[in-house]
Amino acid sequence: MRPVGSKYLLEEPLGRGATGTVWRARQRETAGAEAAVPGQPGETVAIKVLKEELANDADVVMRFLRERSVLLRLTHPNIVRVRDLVVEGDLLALVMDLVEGPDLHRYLRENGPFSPMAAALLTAQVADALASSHADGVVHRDLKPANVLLKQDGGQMHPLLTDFGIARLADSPGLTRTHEFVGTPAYVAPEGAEGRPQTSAVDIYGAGIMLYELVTGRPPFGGGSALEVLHQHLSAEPRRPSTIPDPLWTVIERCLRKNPDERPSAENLARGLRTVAEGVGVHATSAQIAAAEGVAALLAPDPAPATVPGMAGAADPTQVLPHGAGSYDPNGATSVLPHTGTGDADPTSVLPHRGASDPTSVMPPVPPNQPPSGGPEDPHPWQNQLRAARDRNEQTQVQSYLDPGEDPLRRRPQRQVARPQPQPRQRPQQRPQQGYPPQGQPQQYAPQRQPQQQPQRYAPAPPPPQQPASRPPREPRPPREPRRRSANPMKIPGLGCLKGCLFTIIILVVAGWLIWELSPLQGWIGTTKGYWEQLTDWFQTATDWVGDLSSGSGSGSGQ
Ligand SMILES: Nc1ncnc2c1ncn2[C@@H]1O[C@H](COP(=O)(O)OP(=O)(O)OP(=O)(O)O)[C@@H](O)[C@H]1O
Repeated sequence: MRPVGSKYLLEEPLGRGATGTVWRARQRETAGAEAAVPGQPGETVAIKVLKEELANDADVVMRFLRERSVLLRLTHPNIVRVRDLVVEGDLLALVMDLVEGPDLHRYLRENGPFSPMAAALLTAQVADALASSHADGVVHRDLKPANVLLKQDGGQMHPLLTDFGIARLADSPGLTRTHEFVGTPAYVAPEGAEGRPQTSAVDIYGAGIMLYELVTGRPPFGGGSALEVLHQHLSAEPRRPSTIPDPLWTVIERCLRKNPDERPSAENLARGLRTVAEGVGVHATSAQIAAAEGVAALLAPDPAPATVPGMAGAADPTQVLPHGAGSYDPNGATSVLPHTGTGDADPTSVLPHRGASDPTSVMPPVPPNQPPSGGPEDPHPWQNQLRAARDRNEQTQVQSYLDPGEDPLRRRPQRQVARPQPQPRQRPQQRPQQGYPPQGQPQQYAPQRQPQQQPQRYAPAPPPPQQPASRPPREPRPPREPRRRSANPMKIPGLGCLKGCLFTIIILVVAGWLIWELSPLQGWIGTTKGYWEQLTDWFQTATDWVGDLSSGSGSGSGQ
């Protein structure tokens, strides 16, 4: 086990994201007054150890310390609580509550799309969390299913939003100056893709994309490359699948407006989604159905959206993106297209299509000391990033164990530990499909005819479908039996046999005595002698007989 600060011990990696690795950890001792939650020794927590690139960036460290109070004070039933922040040498770590359960991305992949009602209720809780953080002036900026953890709560799913502030930490000029993109293209709002000033409305856009994905199984904008996905955010209208009922589509469409001022506030989004959920249920009254159909009236925008610090007016109009998509903003790591220096060149010319990339993949940061590619023959930084993102995602999906060589803590020789063993997981129960036909089938929206919606049930996720990409953990050696001490240390030949013979003689003598004393044997023989006396007699007779024999044979031979 590896220590983090003096208070925590890392036990087992839970997964790895673009910004760091999350570990299951144990509290060694109660944290100091600077922690939001002091915790108890022995308590289990989750610790996100930020990547070296982040920890080595002075700007990130400064921001980490500056935002300490913001992260620690964010408390809401639908937000993963940050308990402590650790800065130790070149290690930055966030200590969080441990959530036992999969993230929404994984849950969706393993269980398929949600019913409209379940998706609306789940997203309403995420919107509650956003409303609370926006009221506190904190914008998430990286809302996506992978950042929603599903906690089992009495057999029901309880969504918890995590990674608040991480996008902002990663948003360092030191990291972004190397033409990189830190973020998740599938969930980036148009203003983010363009590097324009961002507000809390980017989270509403992310919530809209997520809601779409929950009911259809995939985000609305895909493409052969991340750049293509970003361009769709800027110019394409989302296509409405026939499985999405009218009121829910109204909400999604409003969240996905290109103009951030037309998106609802988080609070209104939560209210609107609950109204929709009631209206699409089988037992919906006509009043509830009517309320759901009029949901548009509830989706008023936020009159004073929270702004992302450092974003206002950050766009540099001289750095124009392909197709006039926007400007390169070195401060907008999660939402910045690379400055290609190609003016209005075709985006496909700077990012050749190499098969289908995963639009949900995350662009990992490029180490700041890596020289930017310059030559025309060099692969564009995006190609490397896409490849790395795919590798990273594969590893995260299978919850692989870290290659020790990639572990940032591995550099410290005193922190080497035994490799942890994987925890067996139970298979999930099949989630009932709720009222709506399977995805992809045409369907009329008729809420009255829907079967009763059951609350979403959550069961632990099944084991990962494939072996970890990295080296599998070795089977532990069975403990050796302690060596037996030999009873014959000098190895005298036959000693063991002699012991056996002696033991047998003793047994026979004792058994004979018992028979002599307890059985009517004496009466049958006709003697009143004791056992030992009789034994001595027999012994004497036998000795005499042997003596006679030997003397007889001796005299015989002498004749
Ligand atoms: N508090 C927590 N409790 C339990 N597991 C967690 C916790 N936080 C994160 N995880 C798990 O750790 C894994 C990695 O999390 P992380 O946030 O680093 O990944 P990500 O969201 O995919 O990446 P990114 O850093 O790009 O947002 C995920 O599988 C997630 O389920």
